Amino acid sequence: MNAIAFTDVTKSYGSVLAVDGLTLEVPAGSTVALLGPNGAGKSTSINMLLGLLRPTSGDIRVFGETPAEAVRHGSIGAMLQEGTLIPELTVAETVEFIRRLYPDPLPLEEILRLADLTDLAKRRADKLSGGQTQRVRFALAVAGAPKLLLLDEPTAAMDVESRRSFWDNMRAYAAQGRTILFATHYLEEADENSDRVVVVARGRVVADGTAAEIKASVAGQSVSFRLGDQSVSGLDGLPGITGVELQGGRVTLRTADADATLDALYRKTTLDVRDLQIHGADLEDAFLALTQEA
Ligand SMILES: Nc1ncnc2c1ncn2[C@@H]1O[C@H](COP(=O)(O)OP(=O)(O)OP(=O)(O)O)[C@@H](O)[C@H]1O
Repeated sequence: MNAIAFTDVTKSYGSVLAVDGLTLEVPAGSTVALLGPNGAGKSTSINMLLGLLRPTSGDIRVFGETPAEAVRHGSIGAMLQEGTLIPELTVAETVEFIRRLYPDPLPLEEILRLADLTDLAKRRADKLSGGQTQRVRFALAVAGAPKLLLLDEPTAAMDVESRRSFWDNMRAYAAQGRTILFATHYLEEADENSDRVVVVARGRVVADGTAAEIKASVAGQSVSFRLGDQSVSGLDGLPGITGVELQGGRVTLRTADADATLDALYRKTTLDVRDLQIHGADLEDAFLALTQEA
């Protein structure tokens, strides 16, 4: 069963095409990162899944239902980029207020534990730090025990320590067979916390797979070295080369075949190559290559 199915979905805001022919299926039980630069269409896609925005064309299903039906049945929980709390209520009162709106919510104690809020249960909402407020917003998103949890850049206001515990909590929730879709521009978060990364740019999917597959899809490696005051001309003719950069006396050759490039570099040129380093492509290289091509 698919938790999410977008079929050829577009969304325009006037002349801005925010989502451009998005087709995406997410099987129930998986954790998917929607990774993309600013303006890629991530929030628009999440807001359409929640029924807050209507697609201009195409179809969206959540567990086979329309988004509005899925929301009505309590199937979706969401943590969006904005959302304020009621200042006078304590954390426990806030969570209790929201959980009562759902047909089959989690027990209050479990929600507080899942969001690391047990010790803050009696604290008023207006006395919370930014990171603590985010934890309450996570608690509200899981309160109804939703089968699908949508998180739109959930760690944007968090420090390193809060981020780590946030993702631990998210994984604990996912481990109970739930489906999670989260939007992020942090490559590391996508890599570490999802089973699948969908890279979007300008409203389209430009790559889809595990983080390892996405890294492998981008031309392999780079070879870099220092080159005194010699010229770099001709290096782009070496075998395997996909790009040549020169920065601060250091040359970086991007290559699809580092062995062939190195062999030719030593045998076919008379360059005085020093301090040679070889790097594998990382997710950041892949992300930049994919989103710039789009
Ligand atoms: N209400 C709106 N009216 C007009 N244009 C909009 C509106 N909301 C979003 N857009 C535009 O649609 C495109 C996609 O925006 P969206 O917020 O979905 O991207 P995003 O991937 O979530 O970006 P970010 O990472 O910055 O949150 C952008 O070009 C944005 O400027």
